[in-house]
Amino acid sequence: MAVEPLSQKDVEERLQELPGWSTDGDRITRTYSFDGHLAAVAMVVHVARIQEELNHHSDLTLGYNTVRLAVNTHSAGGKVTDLDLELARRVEAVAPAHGAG
Ligand SMILES: C[C@H](O)[C@H](O)[C@H]1CNC2=NC(N)=NC(=O)C2=N1
Repeated sequence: MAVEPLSQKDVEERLQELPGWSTDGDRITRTYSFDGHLAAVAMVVHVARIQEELNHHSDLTLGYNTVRLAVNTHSAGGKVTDLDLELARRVEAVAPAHGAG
C-alpha cells in the first residue's frame, strides 16, 4: 500500500466513505460514544489490537464514555496516507459490535 502523502482532495474523497471521520489539520479523526466507561475501554483495547496488527497507531484518547482517534503517518512527514484510511476502515468495521455511536 502506498505511503505517499495524499492531497487534501484525495483525503476528502476517501472520507466520503467514512461517515463520522473528518480532517483536523494534517490528521483524520473520529470520536465514538458509548453507553458507559467499560464499553469505551473495550473499544480502546480492540483498536489497540488492530493498530498492532497494522503496525500503524493513532493518538487514542479515552474519555468517560468516548474514544477519540486521530491519526496521520509519521513516516510520510505527518501527512494523511492510505495507511490512515485503512486503519479508519478497520475501526469502523468493529465499532458497531461495541455499540459505538
Ligand atoms: C517502527 C514502526 O514500524 C513505525 O514507527 C510505525 C509504527 N506506527 C506508526 N504509526 C503511525 N501513525 N505512523 C507511522 O509512521 C508509524 N510507524
